[in-house]
Amino acid sequence: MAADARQLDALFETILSRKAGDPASSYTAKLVAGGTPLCARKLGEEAVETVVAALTGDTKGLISESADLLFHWLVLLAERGIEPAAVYAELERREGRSGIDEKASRGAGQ
Ligand SMILES: N=c1c2ncn([C@@H]3O[C@H](COP(=O)(O)OP(=O)(O)OP(=O)(O)O)[C@@H](O)[C@H]3O)c2ncn1[C@@H]1O[C@H](COP(=O)(O)O)[C@@H](O)[C@H]1O
Repeated sequence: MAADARQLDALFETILSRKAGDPASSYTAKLVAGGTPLCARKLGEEAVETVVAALTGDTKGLISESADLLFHWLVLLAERGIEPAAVYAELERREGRSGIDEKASRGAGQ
């Protein structure tokens, strides 16, 4: 399979197959054993590392940290029992609606 967006679904299936595994041999299982607090904290750390790579102009780092970010995002979804398809459906629901218009409809400021 070529490396494309389907990689996310394949990785999510791998994560589901590992989440109840041995935390000593599976990083996924180790994260899930730590519950939502650990999964969420690690996702936050990867988000910050992604932002730092972007702001320092580290293109290779931005790609690598983005992969870490997506992996940890999928682990958090798996830990919370949410399928990525639920997020895809939400994105589809928003398709074609500008964020500027959406914000204005909520009466939100800048
Ligand atoms: N895609 C990934 C993936 N991306 C990043 N990581 C791990 O995420 C961690 C990144 O966290 P940090 O940078 O904070 O590293 P760290 O400081 O060493 O981590 P901590 O000690 O703080 O936990 C590293 O240990 C990476 O190896 C991943 N670990 C696993 N996968 C995939 O998940 C599959 C299952 O992995 P296991 O559950 O370990 O079998 C693997 O085959 C891969 O396909």
